[in-house]
Amino acid sequence: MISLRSIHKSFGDHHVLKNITFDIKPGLMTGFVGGNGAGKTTTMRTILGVLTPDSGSIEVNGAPITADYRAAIGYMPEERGLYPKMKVLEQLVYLAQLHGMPAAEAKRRGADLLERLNLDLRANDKLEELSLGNQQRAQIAAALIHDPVALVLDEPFSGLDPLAVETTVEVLRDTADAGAPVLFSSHQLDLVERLCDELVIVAAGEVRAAGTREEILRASATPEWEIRSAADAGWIRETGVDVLEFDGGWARFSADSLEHANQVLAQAQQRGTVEYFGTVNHTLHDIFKETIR
Ligand SMILES: Nc1ncnc2c1ncn2[C@@H]1O[C@H](COP(=O)(O)OP(=O)(O)OP(=O)(O)O)[C@@H](O)[C@H]1O
Repeated sequence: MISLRSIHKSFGDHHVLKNITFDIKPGLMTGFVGGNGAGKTTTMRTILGVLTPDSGSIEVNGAPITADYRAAIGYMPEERGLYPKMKVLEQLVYLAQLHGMPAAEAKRRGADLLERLNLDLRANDKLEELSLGNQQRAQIAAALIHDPVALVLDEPFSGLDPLAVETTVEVLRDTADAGAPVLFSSHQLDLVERLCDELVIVAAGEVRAAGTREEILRASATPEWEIRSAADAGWIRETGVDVLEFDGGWARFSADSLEHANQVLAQAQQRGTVEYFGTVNHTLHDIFKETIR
């Protein structure tokens, strides 16, 4: 498990990471979501040691992260960074050899990864000759070529078509299933919600929510109700609950207890027929919008 503990980082007087704390658990895919400038890339760079935090620590299974562990992480940086003029398979083999993998094994593994990522037909093309989406697949193969102990991927799905997203996810899932912690950032909440086991939502350099989808929904749940009746709902404002929105016979309100909400229901029934009464179910999208506002 990779653990980030109270990471702070400033650039000049811009405090970019404020007490970032979360875990990337082995065997799970953790999605890292947040708006532009939230601090995702900066956080990932501190994990890799590209940036040194001003304070805080990064641990692997409870001990400070080592240079050897960092070198064995599969990292896909925001700025990418393969050689445009080198052939795809050739550079995968080269990268694997830099990690100490024998050439024959590197070739085998490279060819296998390219096949799985549907890029085998372009194995002998130069990177610059590939479309952007295919270059992206090559970058993913590069992050995986050395059989990494963990994956840290900055926006790995950007620019991929839906089929490529699916094949990439399968490959990443296999890496997680083999016991590696996997962290990837994304702006696409729907994708993250579908693919991830756990999520970390970051805004303005702070972790706003972390855990499984259900844990985040539970922790962020505010006790809200909706009521719809034939009569105008304006009177609800006099019942002591907090009316968040109302329109004609419909109202959404928060109350401090179920009993209090039921008193509103009872009064509504005295005033006429109640068409609907129930709790409001927030989606992850609602929470995401709230947290990045
Ligand atoms: N080297 C740097 N020098 C100064 N400011 C920086 C540097 N790197 C990042 N920042 C600032 O830190 C903040 C967080 O940037 P970061 O790239 O980590 O955000 P992000 O969540 O990855 O955003 P995006 O989704 O847009 O890529 C931004 O305000 C950015 O301008």
